[in-house]
Amino acid sequence: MAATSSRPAARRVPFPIFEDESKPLDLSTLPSDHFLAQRPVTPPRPESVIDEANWADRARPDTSSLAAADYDVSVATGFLPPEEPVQTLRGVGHGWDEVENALERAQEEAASMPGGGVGKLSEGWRESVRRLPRASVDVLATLPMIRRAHTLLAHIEHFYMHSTFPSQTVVCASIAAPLVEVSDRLGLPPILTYADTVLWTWKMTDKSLGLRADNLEITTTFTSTPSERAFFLLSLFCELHGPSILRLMSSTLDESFFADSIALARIATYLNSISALIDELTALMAGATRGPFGPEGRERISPEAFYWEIRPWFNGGKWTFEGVGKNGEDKVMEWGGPSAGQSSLVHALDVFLGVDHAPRHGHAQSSADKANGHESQGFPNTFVEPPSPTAASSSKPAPPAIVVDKAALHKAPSDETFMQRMSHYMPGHHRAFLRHLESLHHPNPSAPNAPVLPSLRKLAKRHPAELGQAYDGAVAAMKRFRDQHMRLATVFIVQQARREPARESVHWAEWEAKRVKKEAEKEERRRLGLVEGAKREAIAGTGGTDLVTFLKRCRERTVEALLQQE
Ligand code: HEM
Repeated sequence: MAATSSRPAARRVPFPIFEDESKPLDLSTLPSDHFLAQRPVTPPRPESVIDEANWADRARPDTSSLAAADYDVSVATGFLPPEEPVQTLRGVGHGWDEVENALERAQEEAASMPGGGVGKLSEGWRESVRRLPRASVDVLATLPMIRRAHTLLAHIEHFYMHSTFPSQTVVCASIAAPLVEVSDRLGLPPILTYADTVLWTWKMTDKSLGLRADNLEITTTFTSTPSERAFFLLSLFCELHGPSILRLMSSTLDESFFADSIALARIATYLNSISALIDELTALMAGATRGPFGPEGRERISPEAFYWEIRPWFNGGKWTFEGVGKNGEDKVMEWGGPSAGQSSLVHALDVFLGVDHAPRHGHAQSSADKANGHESQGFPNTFVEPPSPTAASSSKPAPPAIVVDKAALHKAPSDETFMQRMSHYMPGHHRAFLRHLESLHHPNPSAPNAPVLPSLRKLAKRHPAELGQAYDGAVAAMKRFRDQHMRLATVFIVQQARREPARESVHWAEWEAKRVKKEAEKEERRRLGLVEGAKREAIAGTGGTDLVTFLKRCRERTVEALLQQE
């Protein structure tokens, strides 16, 4: 029954809702000044863009501090771009055709080798990469083209670095220079990210059918295998839930301004719908854990192939980027490889529900600090490493200084700050979106008299009868999501790490050496009469985390958000 009251008309914010989501969004039907119709835009830098109807317009009355912001989040496509990504820079000239050719050759070599090709690409291919003409970033006229450039260069970078075993350590100038330049424009690090492997790497099989799970293909991969495509499709299918989730989040924020009985009832309904959508993500992951998943069960990721043949291509590392320093010096940076931990969708849900991954104590920043914009931008403070004392005191000329990117040195990561660090691997707009989402619940320094929106968790605490169950229901759905995600990580990583790789894999010799060493140690302990303990080696995640401890911690933090502790 429709509720009636003297309540003011709902503050409807400029958040277009498309009636029929199954139809593709026809941009030509939108008014020319509509924020979606304006894409693709040509922002030379992310900050310079756009009059998108931004989150602030929707969620708080005062938007003065955010008037120029564009979070690149669409109600039609969520964190996916509103149009099919640019698939190739062939035809652009200025060096890009050669770069596309280099990627294609690497893919052909890798596909022709048993074991996915890691560590086995030819020196001829590497030499051809080093000789590539420097592709010009200035000729890339649109944002989607700049994104393609990042995806393209980051794939070649990883092909190049892992083309030998052990991996290369120097990203050659022909790749490093344009990659650092496009990364800078996108607010991304110069490494393969979730955006390159999922958000910007799909196409529609039939354009007339629009964006839906049974109509999507992954276009750029390392191994050209169905397993690799299925691995990325799994995340892409999750992202397809983004628009519905974001719309419900937006409506919830609208209603929480009123917080009257109608608003609370609506919020409870929205939260129930969000729970159901999170459960759909969980169901997708459950399918992939068991085997076939996706439309008509067409997709399947082979755990062995994923772990030994596909995943090694993703590894990041501490690499020297040739000639990218201010004065053309080399620069050392360390970055982790791509992970769905970089998905803004999951972070947005955490922020919205008040799941707090921040360190509980110690030196890290408070979330209030972050919300007030006191957080570092996450982009590199660099310093020049002085020549070593021996070199300085000797009569020989000092070697050229190397710029070390200190902020990017992500070694020995603390799992407590992983979620924060992952945000640095998101496109700049999405990172800004998440910051803004957090900041809604803190005073806006540039508009001190503007009302501050209560966080959803606070609201639920204040109105337990109306919201308690629905709020806890959504948090419990996030916990189920993380339970299932842990199973996925167990099947695809933990179990595989304990199994022997194929003999033709470059990993076999290392694995065998480790096994022999462990046997010898075991034997020695037995000889000394020491009791055999159940000692298990910690297994690292793609981002270098001790993954089981880390994933458990994320789940614990989720449970902590429940109002009624389980
Ligand atoms: C076979 C599929 C998957 C595997 C093997 C996997 C594995 C992992 C691993 C090892 C981590 C630890 C962080 C790291 O070192 O990267 C992680 C984190 C994470 N993954 Fe996945 N993942 C998979 C699919 C997904 C999907 C489909 C999503 C949803 C979009 C997802 C979301 C996350 C999130 C949000 C984190 C951060 C930790 C958390 O929030 O609980 N993963 N994943």
